[in-house]
Amino acid sequence: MDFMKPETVLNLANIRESLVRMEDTIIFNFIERSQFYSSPSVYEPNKFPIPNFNGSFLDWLLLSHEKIHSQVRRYEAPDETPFFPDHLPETFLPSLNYPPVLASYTDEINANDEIKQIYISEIIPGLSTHGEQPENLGSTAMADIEVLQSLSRRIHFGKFVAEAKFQNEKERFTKLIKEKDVHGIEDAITNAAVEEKILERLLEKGKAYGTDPSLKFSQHIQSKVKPETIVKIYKDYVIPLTKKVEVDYLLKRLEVEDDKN
Ligand SMILES: O=C(O)C(=O)C[C@]1(C(=O)O)C=C[C@@H](O)C=C1
Repeated sequence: MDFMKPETVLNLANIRESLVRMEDTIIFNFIERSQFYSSPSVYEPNKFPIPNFNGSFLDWLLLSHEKIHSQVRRYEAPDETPFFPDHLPETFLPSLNYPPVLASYTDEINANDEIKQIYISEIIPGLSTHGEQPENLGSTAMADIEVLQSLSRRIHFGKFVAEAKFQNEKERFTKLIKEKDVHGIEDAITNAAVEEKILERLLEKGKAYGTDPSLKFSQHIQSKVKPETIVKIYKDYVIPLTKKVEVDYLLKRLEVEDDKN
């Protein structure tokens, strides 16, 4: 998939291939985060006296990263979505001018607040031992940033899926969107067989990536993150949020005049 070549981006097979590859990144990021305790103080607003900042330690570290990444054009890429879009500096590098593949309102579809909130309240407890680890606050928040950015990229890929599906079945989606039929759109974008395959593959990947392959089966290998936990996170949050992004994107799809219509 090459964002400079729009024809490669809106191909559903290419998109799904990218989603499969992202599973590896996400699972390894989960494994990295699982080395540390849950450390609730990382997420508690104003727990530490950060100069000129109102919010949690994670928010401060994430925003600080996004400010730097914004200056190297990370958020010009159509597959990158910032958590703090209103607080980012412009880049001093020349603009990349990616050819548009998504509708012009794409930046308005941003599920990152919800992703961050679900990550803190639902996902971290499944990945880590409960408790504080004051000496690892920085490492913990760095691991969080990696997880959050990889989940955000995966979930916002729903925009490409949605645009590809819209292009493939324009008449069907135009009718559903005109009728604001959210359930109908959800049904139309759902492919139960693909979802089932993802969950099966995650179980296998979780078993393979989370264990030391040099150990023998008889040595009671324990996975670094339970494969069932990875499956549950995808089933309960990652896939539903991807679908939500798809639906939100499609609901606005007829508001734009664009030459693809
Ligand atoms: O591959 C698709 O068709 C998607 O819409 C993506 C996705 C997913 O999140 O992986 C979401 C909904 C479908 O039911 C299947 C898979």
